[in-house]
Amino acid sequence: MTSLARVDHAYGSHIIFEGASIDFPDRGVVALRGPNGCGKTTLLKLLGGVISSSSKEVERWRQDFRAVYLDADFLTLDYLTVEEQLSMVRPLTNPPNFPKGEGCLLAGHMMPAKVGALSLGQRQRLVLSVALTLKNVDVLLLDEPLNGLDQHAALIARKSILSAGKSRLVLVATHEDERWTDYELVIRSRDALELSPTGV
Ligand SMILES: Nc1ncnc2c1ncn2[C@@H]1O[C@H](COP(=O)(O)OP(=O)(O)OP(=O)(O)O)[C@@H](O)[C@H]1O
Repeated sequence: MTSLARVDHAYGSHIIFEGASIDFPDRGVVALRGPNGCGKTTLLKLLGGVISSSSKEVERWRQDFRAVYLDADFLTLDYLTVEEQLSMVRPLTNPPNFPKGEGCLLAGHMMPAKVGALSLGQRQRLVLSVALTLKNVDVLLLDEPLNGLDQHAALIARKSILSAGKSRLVLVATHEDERWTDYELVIRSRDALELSPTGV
């Protein structure tokens, strides 16, 4: 278990976190939950260094763990085809790099399409395919990764995320009702985040 002793963040006078302490398991998938506007995306972006933190603890944590924040725009270049995009990032990923077909996030027919022409769900599938096989990453920070996925793709995505969580920590901001992750981290207030195992 790793802990972050103090997280603070405000947008101007709007305080999002103030002296919040957070426990993380060393690996596994953690659903980050809480109502709209409580700070889920903000927390993921602070941990991923997308927004800078005034909190020394967060900066220290970032030096100890290689963390990557991902949303639907992660590493996507709209003018490339999916195939070109995947070739570009292949050296950054572990084999088997990008399996395609039944039971996989990528479908063969997506390969020649321009990234910019993908639907939200197809784009999420591309982003997840890359994200979940990235080399040398300790913590994956996924912002609503199942957003836009149909039921079948969502099942595949959950399975793939759980499998990635066997060797690293994966934090998933989500509003899904169903419990499918290893843990839940609930943002109760600006200074109270609660980690618990889901038991599933
Ligand atoms: N760049 C910004 N500038 C000012 N305020 C911001 C900024 N980004 C977010 N906020 C505000 O901070 C609060 C937390 O936003 P955040 O996006 O982290 O919430 P969230 O829990 O992810 O919400 P949701 O469930 O709706 O996705 C919100 O009130 C939001 O309006």
